Amino acid sequence: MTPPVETRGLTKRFGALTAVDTLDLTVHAGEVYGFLGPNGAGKTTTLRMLLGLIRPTAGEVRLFGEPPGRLDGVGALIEGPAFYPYLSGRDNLRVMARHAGVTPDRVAVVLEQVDLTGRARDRYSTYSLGMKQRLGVAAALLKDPRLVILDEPTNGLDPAGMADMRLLVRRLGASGCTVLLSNHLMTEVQELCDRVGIIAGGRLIAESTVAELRGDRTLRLVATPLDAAAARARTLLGAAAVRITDGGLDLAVTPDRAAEVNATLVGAGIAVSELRPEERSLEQAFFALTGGNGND
Ligand SMILES: Nc1ncnc2c1ncn2[C@@H]1O[C@H](COP(=O)(O)OP(=O)(O)OP(=O)(O)O)[C@@H](O)[C@H]1O
Repeated sequence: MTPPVETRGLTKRFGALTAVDTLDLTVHAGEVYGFLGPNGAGKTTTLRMLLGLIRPTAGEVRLFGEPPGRLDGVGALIEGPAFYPYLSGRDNLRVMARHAGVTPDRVAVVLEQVDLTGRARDRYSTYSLGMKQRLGVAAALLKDPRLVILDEPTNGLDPAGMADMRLLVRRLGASGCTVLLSNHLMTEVQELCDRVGIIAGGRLIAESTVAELRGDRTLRLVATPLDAAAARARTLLGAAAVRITDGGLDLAVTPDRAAEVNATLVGAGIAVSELRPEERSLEQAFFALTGGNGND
């Protein structure tokens, strides 16, 4: 099946700066794909090339096998759309529907999809930032797209606004729509996305499922004295598997070794106050991949 998004060798240079560097991305049908990277990593530039808003210096983009700009089946929220502040949300969408050649009955459908039916008659200028963002998504959905591209949809939102946007993205994904969203917040991506592409300095450094990136579960240990515990753990598990962080030890071994670790330390007169399985966060995975060149 032709993937909704595929880029090969995608590159964009601005003068001497290579903003996007030979990027090979693949987004599969029906997935919520997170495009993750710190500010300035090249996310927006990539999304703009996907949409045909700017031309690549080299490489190519295919959306459902076609060059960008040829398809009706793609909706996007990138650099917030221009709405009329004095018009209601609904009237703004009506104007857009007319321009897009979409039947007016789509307006009520998309308002419902983004949970704005109750506020549809209110002026755009009275909307919260979260509502404005959701109206932007509604505009992207007018043409009933198969692929939705959202650039930092939760950026600047308060926790409630973020939660609403997450719900909306999840619902889109559940409805079978393919969603590609960019974000610099790893916790957001971790919660929302099936797969992620991690970009840093314009280069794709990993593309995988969130579960694969996070890897196997590990062990977290708190013990006194910590140095002695670290020394014993290194002897037992190997030096590379033991890391001292935040007043405890991260042990890069599977949780089935907990009893053995506990017995060894207690046998050496070390007081173990905490020993539990831990999942690596996407953030830890990201730092491991980028060598600490990470999130802001
Ligand atoms: N039109 C342009 N002219 C020159 N440089 C640009 C242009 N657009 C982007 N850049 C540069 O390209 C790099 C990547 O920018 P981009 O906006 O794609 O990053 P980003 O990952 O989306 O970051 P952010 O989350 O801050 O938007 C940055 O160094 C940026 O300054």
